[in-house]
Amino acid sequence: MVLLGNLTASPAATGIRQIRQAQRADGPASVLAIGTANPANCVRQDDYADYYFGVINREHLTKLKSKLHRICKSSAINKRYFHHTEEMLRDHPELIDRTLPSLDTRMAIAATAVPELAVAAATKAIAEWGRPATDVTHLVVSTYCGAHMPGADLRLASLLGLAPSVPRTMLYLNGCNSGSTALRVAKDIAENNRGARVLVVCAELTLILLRAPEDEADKATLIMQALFGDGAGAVIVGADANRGSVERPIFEMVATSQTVIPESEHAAAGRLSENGLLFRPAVEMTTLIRENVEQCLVDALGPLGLSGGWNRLFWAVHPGGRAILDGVEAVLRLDPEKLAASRHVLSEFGNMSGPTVIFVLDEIRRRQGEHGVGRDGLGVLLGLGPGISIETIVLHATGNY
Ligand SMILES: CC(=O)CC(=O)SCCNC(=O)CCNC(=O)[C@H](O)C(C)(C)COP(=O)(O)OP(=O)(O)OC[C@H]1O[C@@H](n2cnc3c(N)ncnc32)[C@H](O)[C@@H]1OP(=O)(O)O
Repeated sequence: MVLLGNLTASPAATGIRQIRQAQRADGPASVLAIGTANPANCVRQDDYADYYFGVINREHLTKLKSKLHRICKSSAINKRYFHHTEEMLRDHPELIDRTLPSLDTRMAIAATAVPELAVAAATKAIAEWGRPATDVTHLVVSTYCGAHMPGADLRLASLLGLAPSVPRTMLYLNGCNSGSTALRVAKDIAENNRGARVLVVCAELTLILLRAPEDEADKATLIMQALFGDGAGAVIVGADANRGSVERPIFEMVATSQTVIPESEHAAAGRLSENGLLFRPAVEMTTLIRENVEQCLVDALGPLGLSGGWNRLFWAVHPGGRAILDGVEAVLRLDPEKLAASRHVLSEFGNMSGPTVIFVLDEIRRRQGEHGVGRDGLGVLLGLGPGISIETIVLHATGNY
């Protein structure tokens, strides 16, 4: 303590404080640009039960097929995009046959397909940002599709022509809240490194989860196959955009939080296996979120003076499934237009896990604040993921859509 006391008062300590101050940004981090991408193979949800039971060669499981058809009909999803094609599944029967190991095949496909999809989204974000890719100072990449060393981050950096000295952060298996997690990490990097411009990319392929049901009773596998789709979302995050420069802050990132619903670890759990990623959302997940989300929001946003009166805010809620959005809307007593962007993304792309909230942010700004953004422009990005984790990012829409 004596040492610390002396150091605090010393010229060296003053110098260190000045260095630290000079290293940090003045303003809050902001979303400066957004890009999204999907693979080419588009399957309409009305056709999905026929498509799926055809490619897995299980046409004889007629009861299960009509259940999937019913689930698809009530999913509020219109279409989804996939990297895998019927031809790929014909060439790799191990991807759907549970008796054959398939992790190597999935990893080999992911090693090139994930960075390529990530590049497509990142290129759009960089074009909107208006500065060259070589001005990116930090990279944060997230995926559940792959576990490579080095990872998709290095391949992406190389494809974009980023400098070898750009620090990279690779997040694996963060599940559906990986979009909010990656944005939270980017905010901290941007605010702690003056002039930082962080490229965040979340890219997911359902190839890692694709499989046939175990038996006639395996509803959990059907739910996964019915809801999840492929996509990538990219965001440029940076603080202190220069006035008069090409940069336009779209959403200021005001505050972040993450918490866990007590005793919910079993409800959204997964692990990598010889058959790819085994993830089973429990039936009670929807109820757990419904019963706990408001208290979690009061705890996170109350200290900021933002709790209650939820319709004052705009909402970018992770559309994990139609029932999850219905539950959040009901319990927060939200006007229907508040979740219109989340419902639109669910309808057009399905649940793409981490990238989905980036698509929702993109949709909110596409609507130019017409629906759901109140006069003071404050809103909440709500990430939901394994844990069950509830993650918030308070945003301020600047009007620069
Ligand atoms: C939190 C995270 O980690 C992030 C994520 O995003 S993970 C994915 C989270 N999403 C979900 O869990 C989906 C939430 N559920 C839904 O949106 C809706 O249930 C649905 C659209 C899938 C289907 O809705 P629905 O057709 O109106 O009726 P619903 O009764 O709920 O389900 C239909 C059937 O599937 C079953 N089912 C629903 N969820 C299930 C689950 N997680 N596991 C196993 N079975 C399930 C139901 O028991 C029901 O079976 P029966 O027909 O035999 O009674």
